[in-house]
Amino acid sequence: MSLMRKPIPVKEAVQLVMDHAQIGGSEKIPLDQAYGRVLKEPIIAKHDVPPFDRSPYDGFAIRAEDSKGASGENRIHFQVIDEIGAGHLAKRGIEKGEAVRIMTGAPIPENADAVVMLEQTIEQENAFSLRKAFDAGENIAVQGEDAKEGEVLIEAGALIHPGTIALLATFGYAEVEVAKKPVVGILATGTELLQVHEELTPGKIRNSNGPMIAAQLSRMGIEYKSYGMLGDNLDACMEMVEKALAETDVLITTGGVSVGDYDYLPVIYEKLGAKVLFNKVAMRPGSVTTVATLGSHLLFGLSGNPSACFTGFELFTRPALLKMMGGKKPYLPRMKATLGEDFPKPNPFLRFVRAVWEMTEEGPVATPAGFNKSAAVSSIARGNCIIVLPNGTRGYTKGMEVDVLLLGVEEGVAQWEL
Ligand SMILES: Nc1nc2c(c(=O)[nH]1)N[C@H]1C(S)=C(S)[C@@H](COP(=O)(O)OP(=O)(O)OC[C@H]3O[C@@H](n4cnc5c(N)ncnc54)[C@H](O)[C@@H]3O)O[C@H]1N2
Ligand code: MOO
Ligand SMILES: [Mg+2]
Repeated sequence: MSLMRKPIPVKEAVQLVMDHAQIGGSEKIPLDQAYGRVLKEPIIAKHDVPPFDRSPYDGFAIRAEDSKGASGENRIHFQVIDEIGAGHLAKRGIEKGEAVRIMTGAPIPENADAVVMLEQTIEQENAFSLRKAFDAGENIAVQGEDAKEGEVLIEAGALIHPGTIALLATFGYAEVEVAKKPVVGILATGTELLQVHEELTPGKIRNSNGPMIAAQLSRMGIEYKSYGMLGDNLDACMEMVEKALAETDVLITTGGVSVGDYDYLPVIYEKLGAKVLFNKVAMRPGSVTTVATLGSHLLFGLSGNPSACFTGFELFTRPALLKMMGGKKPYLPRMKATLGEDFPKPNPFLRFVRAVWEMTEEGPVATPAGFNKSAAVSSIARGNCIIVLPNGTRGYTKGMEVDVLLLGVEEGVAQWEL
């Protein structure tokens, strides 16, 4: 196997992965499990919202024409014939000079066409007076003003967020048709790895990538199967990868993808007969990120270096999984920000810098989150975004405009310009 690898541009690598991310079928699930899933059917208004004219205030429903001529000097009096809270109907419609005491959300009684707020009245027993004339329709929440029956409100392919859940509930969707989620496995490789609860011993470090990837998946609402961690042993790793592939659609490994003596993933891909889409990307960190396919399976060989592993996931694994889940906006949202401090190191490759962005009076400012090498773990912990620095021969200085990818945002964008 040649040690020389040809780096491909990030954009091309993302496209290759996305071209191979196959969309699964759909399934019906209960509404209370639908958050974070992707709609397979559009939401079409099954009825008007609101379904009836209703009061937007606590007050009195009147006939506007009865309030004509009202003023401070000429208060007009109404007879209160009924009293309704939300959920109740008036016993009968109102006639001239009559009113119904009505609470927010209650249906407007027949013949009424305006609502007077309680604060606009002086009350007497079973009566009140007001000092201003009302227009027909004043303070009425009109049937269908929010949504009209038959209207397409949300397209298929949209992410289900809490607002979407509210709309689905409004129309009585106890179940909803969503795209299936891929089954994802995680396997950490490295003889140096200890479990989180283990004490450090010479030459060893704790497995931080496994738990990190698990949380990156959790943030996307994807459950995972953990295949634990294995030492750099070709046979053991091969066996575990085969087992994992039999049980998952997507397998994410970390470590062992570079050119080292104990980097066995390249050999494993070869032995499996997997098609390697790329094994070198013109980016830092994460240049060794390798993605392969085997049948409909996707194999993500993320780097062992924590920042590279993190970045490889956000750039390649995340959008591919979102596409597999039916998402139309699989990419991290992007914005412009001012660079908060110098980044003097020139980039032979496109560089992704873990950073913190915050809003200032001058607009968003993004500042690198400290030690930013591929092996860094502290800056991934501090960062809430990734600054994208195009490759070039010069470094970047404070105050320059840069592009930033936002992390942890519920819904992304449909396209990426990297
Ligand atoms: N001769 C070359 N050496 C290296 C190259 C290269 O092109 N030529 N690439 C370097 C780059 S860039 C990276 S990134 C790393 C990638 O290494 P691997 O993906 O093969 O990962 P490992 O060798 O297994 O480990 C690298 C590093 O990460 C630590 N690690 C591994 N797994 C974990 C984990 N689960 N949690 C925390 N840390 C982990 C491991 O101890 C190593 O320090 O290769 C460079 N070398
Ligand atoms: O793949 Mo390495 O992360 O470029 O640094
Ligand atoms: Mg290695």
